[in-house]
Amino acid sequence: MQSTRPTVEANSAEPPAGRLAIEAENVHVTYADGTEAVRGVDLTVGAGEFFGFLGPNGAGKTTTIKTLVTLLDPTRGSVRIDGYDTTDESQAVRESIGYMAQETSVDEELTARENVRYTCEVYGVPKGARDDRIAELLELVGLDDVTDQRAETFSGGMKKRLDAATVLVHRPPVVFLDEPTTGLDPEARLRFWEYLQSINDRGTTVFLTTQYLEEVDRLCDRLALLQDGEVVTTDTPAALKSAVGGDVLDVTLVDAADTERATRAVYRSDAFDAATVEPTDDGLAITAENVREGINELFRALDAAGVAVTGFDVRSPTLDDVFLRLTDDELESDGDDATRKLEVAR
Ligand SMILES: Nc1ncnc2c1ncn2[C@@H]1O[C@H](COP(=O)(O)OP(=O)(O)OP(=O)(O)O)[C@@H](O)[C@H]1O
Repeated sequence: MQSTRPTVEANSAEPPAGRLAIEAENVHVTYADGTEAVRGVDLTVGAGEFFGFLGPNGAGKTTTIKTLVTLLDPTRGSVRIDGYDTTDESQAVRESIGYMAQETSVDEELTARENVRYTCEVYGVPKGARDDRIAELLELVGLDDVTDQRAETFSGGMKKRLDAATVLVHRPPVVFLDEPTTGLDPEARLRFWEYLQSINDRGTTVFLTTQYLEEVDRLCDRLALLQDGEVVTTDTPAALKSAVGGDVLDVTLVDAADTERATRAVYRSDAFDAATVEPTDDGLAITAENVREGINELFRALDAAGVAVTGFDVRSPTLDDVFLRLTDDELESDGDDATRKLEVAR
């Protein structure tokens, strides 16, 4: 059996026609110690889009977002936000954006209302408009019943929502959020997603960096996947998932230590015309066209190899599969990993 790795075509999805909120061209950022954190990033995000910026730890997400919000100048390349150049027109850019950094900027000693009021003052929101603006934003993020409680009594999720309210006080058309849901429990994350959805529904462009594939799948119109400072692909979640091709068969093994032996058995068998096999926490994920038709043959092959199976499930590809595929392709160009992969495939 031949192993094929369908590649996901890079940069195939364009932003919707109309005004662009973010235009990054060939952006490079090299830190003073020589670290090339961002290496030629191109991004175009349309006004009103919800755009996900995904990548593993250290991929360069924070460095890129800091460049987009004028906190860092690109070493090479250019960025325009809402039509303004981040280097030459940085003040106009700052007035057009809200930026929520990874660390919350909430003042714990102040109440929710005082926090938002303080930010209104900083951004010069007219005095007469402040009360309405504060009430509107605290309602938007679901903190209207705790407006007069000090932030130190809030949960992590509530502090994040308060922080998110403060970045909107000047009604910016574009907001940047750097991993806003990291560390939140599932319920708090869900609440936060609702909030993000509602600010996007108001027409605000949202640029969200995250490590959570599910988050991107649920919220984003399009996403870019960043790896080692480079954009590996840009597309809609649906297009990326369908580009994986076929369905996924998850196989759970009695002993997870058998994964490599099982992978070899799958590749050697005639179960599928073409398949990719990825290790999972408790077994294998096999992706192939007509994956159901190969199940019997697969189990015979695993049995012959002495690999015991506890269960299986056929499902549609998720973004995790896309991510595994793309990062795997990347690994394959690396000498040691290419060797390891070949050994497994043999
Ligand atoms: N001030 C700095 N000086 C030198 N190198 C840096 C600096 N900040 C970040 N880096 C390096 O640049 C690379 C990209 O880091 P960055 O924080 O942008 O990635 P990230 O994708 O946001 O990661 P994380 O998800 O962990 O926040 C990493 O190798 C990091 O160690």
